[in-house]
Amino acid sequence: MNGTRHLRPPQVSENKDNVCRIVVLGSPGVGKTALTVRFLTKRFIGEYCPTLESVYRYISDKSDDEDVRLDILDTAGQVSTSWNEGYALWGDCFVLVYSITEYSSFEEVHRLRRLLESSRRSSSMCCVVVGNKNDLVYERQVTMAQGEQLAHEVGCRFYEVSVCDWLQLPQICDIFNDLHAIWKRTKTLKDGRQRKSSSSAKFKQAIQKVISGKSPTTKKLSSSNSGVT
Ligand SMILES: Nc1nc2c(ncn2[C@@H]2O[C@H](COP(=O)(O)OP(=O)(O)OP(=O)(O)O)[C@@H](O)[C@H]2O)c(=O)[nH]1
Repeated sequence: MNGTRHLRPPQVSENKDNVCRIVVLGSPGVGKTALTVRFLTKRFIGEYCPTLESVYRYISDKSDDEDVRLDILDTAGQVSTSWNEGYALWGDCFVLVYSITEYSSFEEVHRLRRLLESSRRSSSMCCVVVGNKNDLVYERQVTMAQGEQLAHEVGCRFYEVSVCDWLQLPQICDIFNDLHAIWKRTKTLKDGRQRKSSSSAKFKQAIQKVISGKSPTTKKLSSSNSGVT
């Protein structure tokens, strides 16, 4: 996806229906801002001020086959000690980031997943697990197999990346694009089910009216029938 990046806060009044909201969560310093900025601007900027909280709007180019609109919320690192239920309720999808050089950040992903589940009162949600900083192989504390196992337990996709490695940019874009694709699929299914259930409810109501003889259609039908006989 060769999208244009719009680093501006989303307009609250805009129709949310076609915007996928992604929340990036993880311990302080695991690279949440670096990951978000890499996807949005394709650049890696070495140092960032510790994030308080920022929302970025991404809109794909019009020339793209698919219109992709994302609101990405880059959270502050200390989220699980001061958990904000709003993150869980605001987001459609979640990126759970840890650093492969910090085992405690890996454990934090478990905690965050549990917090998300209890806030959303559901164990099924659209998320991915991302192990970052895989350029720092000599400082590795979390193996790739452990990351894969965690993602398997959580029931989501797993990515191990280095945000600072330019060559891994396609994988970083995949993280957000895959989430958007899963969200879109789920939404289409949900919308379809809603349409189906509302049309089947209408059908049942119509049948009920026909049976009880209250329907104008019934009257019309019976009057035309009587004309024939
Ligand atoms: N070696 C290496 N350093 C990285 C990588 N990604 C991010 N960093 C560095 O890790 C540090 C923290 O990155 P941030 O993006 O600020 O981390 P954060 O999770 O947003 O931090 P908070 O905003 O404090 O929660 C910075 O010095 C980055 O340059 C990576 O893939 N490899």
